[in-house]
Parts: sequence; structure tokens; C-alpha cells
Amino acid sequence: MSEGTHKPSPFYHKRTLRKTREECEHVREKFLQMSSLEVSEEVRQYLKTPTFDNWQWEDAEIMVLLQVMYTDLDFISTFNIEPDVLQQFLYEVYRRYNNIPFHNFKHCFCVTQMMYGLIWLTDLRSKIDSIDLLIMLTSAVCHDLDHTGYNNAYQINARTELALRYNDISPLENHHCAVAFEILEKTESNIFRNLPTEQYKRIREGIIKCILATDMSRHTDILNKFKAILPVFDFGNKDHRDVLMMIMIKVSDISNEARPMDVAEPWLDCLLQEFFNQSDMEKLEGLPVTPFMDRDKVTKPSSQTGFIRFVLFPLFIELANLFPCLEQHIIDPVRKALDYYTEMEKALEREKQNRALNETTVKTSTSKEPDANLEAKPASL
Ligand SMILES: Nc1nc2c(ncn2[C@@H]2O[C@@H]3COP(=O)(O)O[C@H]3[C@H]2O)c(=O)[nH]1
Ligand SMILES: [Zn+2]
Repeated sequence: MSEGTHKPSPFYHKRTLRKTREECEHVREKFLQMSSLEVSEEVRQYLKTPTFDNWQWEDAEIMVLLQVMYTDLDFISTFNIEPDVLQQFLYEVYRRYNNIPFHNFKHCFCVTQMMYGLIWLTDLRSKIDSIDLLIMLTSAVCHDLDHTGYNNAYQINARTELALRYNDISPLENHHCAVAFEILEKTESNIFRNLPTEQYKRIREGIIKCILATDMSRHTDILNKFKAILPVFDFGNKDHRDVLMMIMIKVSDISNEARPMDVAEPWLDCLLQEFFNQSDMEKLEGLPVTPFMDRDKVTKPSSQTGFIRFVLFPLFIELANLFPCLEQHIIDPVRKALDYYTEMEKALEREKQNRALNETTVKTSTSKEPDANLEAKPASL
């Protein structure tokens, strides 16, 4: 976002989110050096699984892994993408994810990697056109570009530049998408530059649909659409495919809990850090405080149990209805996570009760002390 004249918030615009030029140049050099190296077959296979651990890789390596995804899905040859254009595209994408706790470049990678894994696990290549797969992967790469760490509710309540520009309608998602096409408008980073206009149009329409579908305020609406077509789902029907693509980016976007515990838990810490940051700001600015972001109300387990029960399961189960093979990959780990956080919630509850009990005991014993003194006093008198 450029600095505008409308600044209702005294704090929001002061935060330095952008990556510095030095940081970008350093990562770019590393990436270009590494991109000529061959990635092993073992890593290429691992990259296709939801157990992949993003924390083991630095940003330049992550860019190489994204390059591998475009290569191994045969996008380079099918869509005639020049390697240096793909590299420039990935660099621009990297540059325009901000240094914030959750919605950063590593989140972009995780969402894309989950989408990539789902494509392989469901053998989607045999079911839909590669142009749709290109739309899905590229939408995942671009879906949170230039996120500032404050959600749509904040944008609207704080009347930020984005909310004003997009009339309060999915301000963030509209912005992510607009930034994506800013990158694609530049010839040197336009990975679709060798495609006929008709194909470009179709891709643009698809990416816009997918990125806008990540606005959680549309969650129920999109899920209900998918449920309605499931009994008659037809891969040959464009409307059906469009809904499936939206569901798959939504699943990927909120899929952290489908990963191994030691990968997923640090992501929750990042998410809560971003949430608390927003609610602190809302308190400072006298804006309505988003309840699920309030550090005085939310704990790690309380944040996850409800989210898993009411958001993750209902969504993941429907995708697994279409692809039963996904059950073991995305449902089972989420079930484990729910058990883990339910236990943590109980332990916290017990701790709270013990603390309350201790406080009462201390209070009662201290309130009895004066009596003891009184009793002792006559003896000493
Ligand atoms: N409580 C909780 N919320 C999540 C988790 N993953 C994603 N979300 C929420 O789902 C939202 C998806 O869209 P956003 O990226 O805007 O913001 C995300 C978070 O608000 C999670 O693991 N736990
Ligand atoms: Zn996201």
C-alpha cells in the first residue's frame, strides 16, 4: 500500500512491515545461485506430502522448492515458461510478502505446498486440465500478497486505505489479487506471457475467483455450494470444477493443523502473535476488539478446539467425501490435533481451579491470623 492522505489510525501506518532492499537482494542472490543445483529425488517426493516441514528451509531454498513444483507439474514445458521469468516472478512474490508473524512468505509456501500435495494425492492431473492446476498453484502462491497482519474487520473499522479503495468488500483479498496481477503485468515476471490471450483471460478469471474465495466471510456460502453439488460431482462440469478449486485453496489456506504437531504448533504461536497484535492495536485505537484475537480471552487450546470442530472438520470432511484417500492425510492428523488441544484445555482448566483453590486457602488462612494473634496476645499480656 502506498501512503495515502487518509490516516485515521495514528499507529497502523507506522509499522515497518516491508522487507528491506538489502534483505531482498541477499535472498535473490542466494536463490539464483541455488536454482541451478539439482534438487534430489528424495526431496522432490517429500515435497508432495503434507508432512513436509517448512521450518527446515530458509527463504531462498523455499523459492527453489516453488520452482520445483512448477517444473514437476510440467508447467514449464506445457505453458512455455522461461526459467528466468519464473525466477523473477518468484522473487517478486517473495519481495511482496511482508515481515509479519503469520501471513508471510513461509505461509505462502505452506499453502502452496499443501495445494501441491493435494494435487498429487488426489491424482488431480488425470481429472482436470493442467490450466486449472496452474490456476490453483499460482493462486496459492499469490493469495496473501502484501498482507499487513490486520484482518478485514480491522481494515473496515479503522477505515484504512484498502477498505476505502474496495468499499469494504473483501479489501484484503482484492488487494492480494491486485498485487498478483501487478507482478504479472511486468513482462519480465509474467509467467503467462507466452500464452494466447484467451488462455490468459481464463487464468486471470480463475486466479481472481480462487483468491477472493479465501475471504472467510464467504466460508459457509462456498462450503454449502460444494455440499450441494457433491452427490452429482462431475469433473467435466466447469461450475463444479470452479467450486472444487475454491474449496481446495480454502483447505490449503487453513491446513496447518493437518501437519505434524511439531510443524503445526509453531504456526499457531505465529497466528496468535498476529491476532494479539491486532487486538492490542484495536484497544489502543478504541476500535471494536475482535474477540478471537483478544489476549485476555484466548488461549492456544481454546483457539484451536473451536476452530477445528466448527471450521476445519466440516470443510475437510467434505473434500474427503469427494476424495476418500485424503482421510488419512488431512482428517486423521486434525483429529490428533483436536485430542492434543482438548487435553491441553483440560490441563489449563485444572491449573486454573488449583490456583483459585490456593488463593482461597491463602485468603482463609491469612484472615485467620489476626484471630490467632488475638488468642496469643492475652497469654503474653
Ligand atoms: N484459530 C485458528 N484460526 C486459524 C487457523 N488457521 C487459519 N485460521 C484462521 O482462518 C483464516 C483464514 O483466512 P485468513 O488468512 O484471513 O486468517 C485466518 C485465521 O483467522 C488455526 O490454526 N487456528
Ligand atoms: Zn492465507
